[in-house]
Amino acid sequence: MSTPAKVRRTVEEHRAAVTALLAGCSPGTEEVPVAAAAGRVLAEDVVAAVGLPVFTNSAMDGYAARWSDVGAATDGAPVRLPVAEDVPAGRTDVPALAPGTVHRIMTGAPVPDGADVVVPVEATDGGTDRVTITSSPAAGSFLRHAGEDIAAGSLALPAGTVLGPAQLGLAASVGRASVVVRRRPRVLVLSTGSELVAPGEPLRPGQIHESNSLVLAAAVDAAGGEARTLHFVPDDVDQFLSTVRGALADADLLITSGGVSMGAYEVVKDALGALGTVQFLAVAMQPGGPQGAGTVDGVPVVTLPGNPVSSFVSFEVFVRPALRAALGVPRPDRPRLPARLAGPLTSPAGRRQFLRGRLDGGTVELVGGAGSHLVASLARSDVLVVVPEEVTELPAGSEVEVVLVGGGER
Ligand SMILES: Nc1nc2c(c(=O)[nH]1)N[C@H]1C(S)=C(S)[C@@H](COP(=O)(O)OP(=O)(O)OC[C@H]3O[C@@H](n4cnc5c(N)ncnc54)[C@H](O)[C@@H]3O)O[C@H]1N2
Ligand code: MOO
Repeated sequence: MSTPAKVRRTVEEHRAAVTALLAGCSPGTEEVPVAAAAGRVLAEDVVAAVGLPVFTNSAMDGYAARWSDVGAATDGAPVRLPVAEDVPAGRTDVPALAPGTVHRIMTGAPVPDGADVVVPVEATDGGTDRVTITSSPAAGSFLRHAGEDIAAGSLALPAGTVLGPAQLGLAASVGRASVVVRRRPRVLVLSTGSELVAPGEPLRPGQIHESNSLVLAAAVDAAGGEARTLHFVPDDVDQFLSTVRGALADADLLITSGGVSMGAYEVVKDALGALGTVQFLAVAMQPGGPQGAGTVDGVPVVTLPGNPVSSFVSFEVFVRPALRAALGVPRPDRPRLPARLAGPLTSPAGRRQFLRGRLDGGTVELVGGAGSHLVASLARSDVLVVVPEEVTELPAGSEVEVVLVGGGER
C-alpha cells in the first residue's frame, strides 16, 4: 500500500534529477533523407559544399548591363542598346557581356562577366533585339553575389540544430540529400486508473474518457521523441507491472500517468515503490505536486500525476526539457517572456504555480482557475503563467513570466 511522500523538492531540484535520469536515454544517431528530417535534431555539422548564392545572379527580371553604358539614362535622354543574349534562369553557357550591349536576364539567372548592374524591365521598353532604357539604378544594383549568404566550406548548420523548415531548406540548398540526426528516444506512455474508458466508448457512472496518454504521446512526439502508447491499465499492481515489463525491452523511457498521490489505490506508487528503484516525492509546485522518478529494470521512468492539467504541466516542466537536453539541443527550454497580467491572481505560498493563460500582445489573461482538472481551459490556453513560490497575490497589471507552450491557436 502507498505511503505519504516524505521527500520534498523544489522545481529546480526535480528538474535536475529528471534531466540527469534522461541524460542516458539519447540512443545514438541515424542518417535520414532531408525530406524526412523535419523536427529532428542534427547530430553532425553540416558544411556548405557550395556557397550561396552558388553563382552571382540577377535579383530582377531585366537587363544585365555595364553601368558605364546605362548609368546616365533618363526619361529625357534614354539609352538605346542592342540585346546580345537572352539569359533565362537555368542557362549554363552565358557569354561575357561585350561593351555597348546588354543581356536580357531573368531573376535567378547567372549574371554575365562584365555586367555590374541589372536594369529592371520596368525601367525599359522591354525590347528583345534592342532595348530603350529610361533610367538606371545605382551601379551594382540587383546583383546577388556568389557566396554573400554563406561561403563554400563554411559551417551551415551546427550539430544540435533543430531542423525546422528553414533549416531543412538550407541543408538542401547546400546540396545535402540526407543528414545524420539523433535517434528519437522511444518513449512508452502508460495511463493508469480503473475509471478510464477509451474515447468513443460509452461511459458508465463513475467512468471518464482516457485522455492523458494522448496528451503525453503528442507531447513526446513534439519534443522529438517517438511515443508508443500502451493500453491504459486499471488500478491493479500485477496488471500494471506485467504491462510495463512486457514493453520495456525496446524502450528508452517510460512515462506513466496517475496513481502517485495519497489514496488507497495508488497503483504506480505501490508497484514501483516496492522495487526500490523509483523515488516518490512532492515537488513544491501546483499543479504537479506528486512526482516520481527512477528506473525499472534499468529503464528510466518518470511518473506523472493523473490530473490532466498536472500531467501536462509536469511534462512541460520536467520531461520536455530533459528530453530535449538528452537529444543534444543546446537550448532545451521553451521560450519565456515577461507579460502584464490582465487581471489579479492569488497563489498558494511556498509553491510555484503554473497557471494557464492566453497571451495577447504583451498582456496575459488567465484562462480558467487553478484546478488541475480544467481541461477545457487548458485547451484554450497558449502560455503557462509562472507565479514564484513566495508570491501569494498579484494585482492586475503586474509583470509575470509566461512560458510559450503553444496550442489553442485561432
Ligand atoms: N489526500 C490527498 N489527495 C490528493 C493529493 C494529496 O496530496 N493528498 N494530491 C492531489 C494532487 S495535487 C494530484 S495531482 C492528484 C494526483 O493523483 P494521482 O496521480 O494518483 O492521479 P489519480 O488519482 O489517478 O487521478 C487524478 C485525477 O485525474 C483523473 N485522471 C487520471 N488519469 C487520467 C487519464 N489518463 N485521463 C484522464 N483523466 C485522468 C482521475 O480520474 C482523477 O480525477 O491527487 C490529488 N489528491
Ligand atoms: O499537483 Mo496536483 O498536480 O495540483 O493537481
